[in-house]
Amino acid sequence: MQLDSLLQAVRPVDESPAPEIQAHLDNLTKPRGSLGRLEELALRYCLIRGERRPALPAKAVFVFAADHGVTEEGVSAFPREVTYQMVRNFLAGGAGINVLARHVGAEVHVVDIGVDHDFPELPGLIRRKVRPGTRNMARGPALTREEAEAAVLAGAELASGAADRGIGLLATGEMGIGNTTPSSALTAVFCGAAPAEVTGRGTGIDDEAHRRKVRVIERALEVNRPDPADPLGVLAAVGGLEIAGICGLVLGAAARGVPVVIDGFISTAGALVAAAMAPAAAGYMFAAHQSVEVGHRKQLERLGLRPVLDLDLRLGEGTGAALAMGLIEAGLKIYLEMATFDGAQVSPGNEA
Ligand SMILES: O=C(O)c1ccc[n+]([C@@H]2O[C@H](COP(=O)([O-])O)[C@@H](O)[C@H]2O)c1
Ligand SMILES: Cc1cc2nc[nH]c2cc1C
Repeated sequence: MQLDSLLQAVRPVDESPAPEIQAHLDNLTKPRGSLGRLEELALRYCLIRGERRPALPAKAVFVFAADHGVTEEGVSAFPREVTYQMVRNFLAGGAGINVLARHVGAEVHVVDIGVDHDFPELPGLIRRKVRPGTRNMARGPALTREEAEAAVLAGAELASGAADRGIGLLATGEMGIGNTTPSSALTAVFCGAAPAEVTGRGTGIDDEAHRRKVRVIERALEVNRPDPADPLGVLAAVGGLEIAGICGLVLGAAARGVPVVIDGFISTAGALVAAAMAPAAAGYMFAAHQSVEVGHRKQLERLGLRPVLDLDLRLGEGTGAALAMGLIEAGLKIYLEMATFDGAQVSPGNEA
């Protein structure tokens, strides 16, 4: 697959069936609109799938893991080894995402797209390493354009493979010590914000580390001078491999007409890059939740998305996305299974 053809395959969602789907929602045995955003989730799901009576979807979360050269600047509360240690935890089924994915009946796929660790072949691990972590973006480009593109295409291929297997709802997740730093840099570029406005505390850094993190991002932007009109160039300069993989998963999902649930701050940074490359991709996204990470709000505004949940989450991994998948499915069950006024012989009201 080539990036150009991938981007061209992302077509705007056809909104024309909306009145018919809305009419059915309004005919269900409830005051009009009383299931609130569950109704909106069902409507969006049907429009994205291009189906008036879609089947309940098989669901899959892709957790992209990668390391970051910028961790040598002291921007995270945790050491870099936690990235590969958490990959093992995902594969053993013991992480937050494993628990919440089981809770909603979603598959979890763990992708090594750039972890600085040599994994043997392990059951459940998808090995798509582009390189063992990025270079330090405060000193030069984090990735070459070729590396960034390879990671985007890997993500898109995973989405396409999932679509081929009949997955009807995808979600993004990630693991990467240091990855809130490139995510803030990308947010500054694509939202036209100052680094200080969109840089938060990630895993939980103190005030001094936070000041350092803001300066590191400012330096990375000065050194690399990324141009928002060249999204692949921005991704290469100040991005990350898991962020690129997520960007690709989103583009691949959109190209195949599969809705994709975007998790927290890092996933939304990947979604921002995807929408910069192919604006119509935003129509295929659900924003799972409002992350605690400052800067997430600006990202969602930019994408025109309203989060499904607001639970003070800041874990990542796809945890918020898994929970939101359950609600999207609940909305769809309402749409598919609830009785209509006619069918259940319930008198409709004369609502304004
Ligand atoms: O999902 C979020 O909004 C989120 C917010 C803050 C931190 N995280 C997770 O924490 C890690 C990055 O934090 P940091 O401080 O190392 O940049 C990475 O593994 C993310 O999955 C995730
Ligand atoms: C323990 C731990 C688990 C995580 N999961 C996603 N990001 C993480 C960061 C840390 C530090």
